[in-house]
Amino acid sequence: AGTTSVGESVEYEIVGIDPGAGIMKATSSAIEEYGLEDWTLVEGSGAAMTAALKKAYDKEEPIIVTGWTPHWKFAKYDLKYLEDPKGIFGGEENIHSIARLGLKDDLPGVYTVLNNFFWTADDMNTVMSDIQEGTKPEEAAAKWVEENTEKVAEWTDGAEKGNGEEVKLAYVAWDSEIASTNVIANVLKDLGYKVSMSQVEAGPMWTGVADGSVDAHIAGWLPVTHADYVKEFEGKFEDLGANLEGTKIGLVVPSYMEIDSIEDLK
Ligand SMILES: C[SH](C)CC(=O)O
Repeated sequence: AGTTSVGESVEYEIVGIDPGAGIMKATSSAIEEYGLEDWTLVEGSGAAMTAALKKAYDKEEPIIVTGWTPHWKFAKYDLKYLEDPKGIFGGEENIHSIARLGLKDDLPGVYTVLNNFFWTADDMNTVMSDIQEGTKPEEAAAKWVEENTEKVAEWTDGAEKGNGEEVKLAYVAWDSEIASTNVIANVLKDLGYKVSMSQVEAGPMWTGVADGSVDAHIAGWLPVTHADYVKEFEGKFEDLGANLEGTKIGLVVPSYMEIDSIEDLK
């Protein structure tokens, strides 16, 4: 029998995540733009994607996943992004902090912390890796905050302390945002606020900030990945700018696979 094509080797499936993620829309347009009509994008979740990646990687089997940086998978496995000559997945991006209108007047201390919040991929990876190795997210966050008092002091500089006021954060269960949202929740709790974190899909996360039922999220992958949400909710949120710089999204495969470009999937 002849050699199996990469498509046959993965049953023409790309393992995706939750349907509202921008990377899913980007992957659907990549399937179209690169003429991959035989291929299907499998919807699921961040956790299901990393479970499928582990299963294939441990048996050195082929797999193609929707991937992003920062993420612990690059420290754990030898992976590579498939080249994207048509630039469908965009270039280097940032993660923005997004606040509801009126937050600055209602909870100035919370607004100050969110406005000052800025950390690096290394910081996020430290928390993400601890969580991936079994530490509870709130414990991994507390540990990072204790070990990074100087950086946290920059965030809380000038911030009014809380007196038990409720703060509602929303996030999507992407490993990156589980890490960041638990860290910010820890910092705000230490400052005296009562913080609730709701885990939702990307659509409801942006909707919550726009309709004011959520105070903020720190998961705005911009300018390209969440461009549709920015357009949909134009004028109904305040973009506090980047809290992390140098992100990337794309199709990711184990380095043991011979393919190097999305073009090779044809
Ligand atoms: C999955 S990335 C963390 C963000 C996105 O694709 O919406």
